[in-house]
Amino acid sequence: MSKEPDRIFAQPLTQVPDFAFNEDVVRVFPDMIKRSVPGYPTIVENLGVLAAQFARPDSVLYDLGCSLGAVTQALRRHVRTEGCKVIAVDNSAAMVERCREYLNGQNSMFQELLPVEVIEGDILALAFEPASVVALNFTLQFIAPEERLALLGRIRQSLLPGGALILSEKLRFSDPEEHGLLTDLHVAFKRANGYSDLEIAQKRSAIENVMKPDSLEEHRERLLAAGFSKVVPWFQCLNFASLIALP
Ligand SMILES: C[S@@+](CC[C@H](N)C(=O)[O-])C[C@H]1O[C@@H](n2cnc3c(N)ncnc32)[C@H](O)[C@@H]1O
Ligand SMILES: O=C(O)C(=O)C[C@]1(C(=O)O)C=C[C@@H](O)C=C1
Repeated sequence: MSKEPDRIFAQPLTQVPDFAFNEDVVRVFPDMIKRSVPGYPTIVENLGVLAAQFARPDSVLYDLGCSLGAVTQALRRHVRTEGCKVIAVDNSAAMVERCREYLNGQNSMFQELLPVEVIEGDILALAFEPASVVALNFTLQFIAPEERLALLGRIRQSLLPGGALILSEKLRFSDPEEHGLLTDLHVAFKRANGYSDLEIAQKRSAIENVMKPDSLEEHRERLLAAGFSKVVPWFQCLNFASLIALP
């Protein structure tokens, strides 16, 4: 994986453009996401461990909004279930191109990995195959809020008995004091990871129009409305959390 440091917002910009998963972001993405999302390496590795418990023979494991394929690689490190394949999907051409290169690298280093197909496409237009694991790792927050319920409904319909959706998201909090505290602590996390106040402020204005986090209660209610029977949070670090939703 690229080790190029994220300096995208280091210089003052006269106008901060909306955040996009373009070539510039792709080059620094492993560094950016690790320094921005508290708990990211723990979530990704354990997503593989969780997936191994839910994977069913002869089914698909989806990595939706796969970026550079970190989750796909974790699925392939941990899942040994007979007849499974991974389908990784992203609508950023730059991400998909680099993701394919990284997965070819994984193929050349390890044997007996699950087969993987990387699709450049919109997850809102995807025809889902019967699936036992669906990972949405920090992707739903970039989907238009009015599209989220229908997408989760389609995922629920594709899930086999015994399978699971694993949903990781940045959270907002309805209690203003809790929201303020965890937002301040997230800023402290970014500062501790070497981001300047300017970088933090410019990144915030770049993502505020494109990334709309929900609260834990909103996630739970929407998942139940989409037909999931049970929602179990398994990880939270500051204002970032991951949930297991059972069909
Ligand atoms: C924060 S990144 C996901 C990180 C990645 N899952 C990981 O764990 O490293 C969000 C990704 O979702 C993708 N994305 C956003 N909307 C999408 C859509 N409608 N269809 C497919 N991919 C989408 C973006 O291109 C981006 O790569
Ligand atoms: O909330 C932030 O400040 C973030 O940087 C979060 C976040 C994310 O949650 O996906 C946003 C965009 C980048 O992909 C990396 C991290």
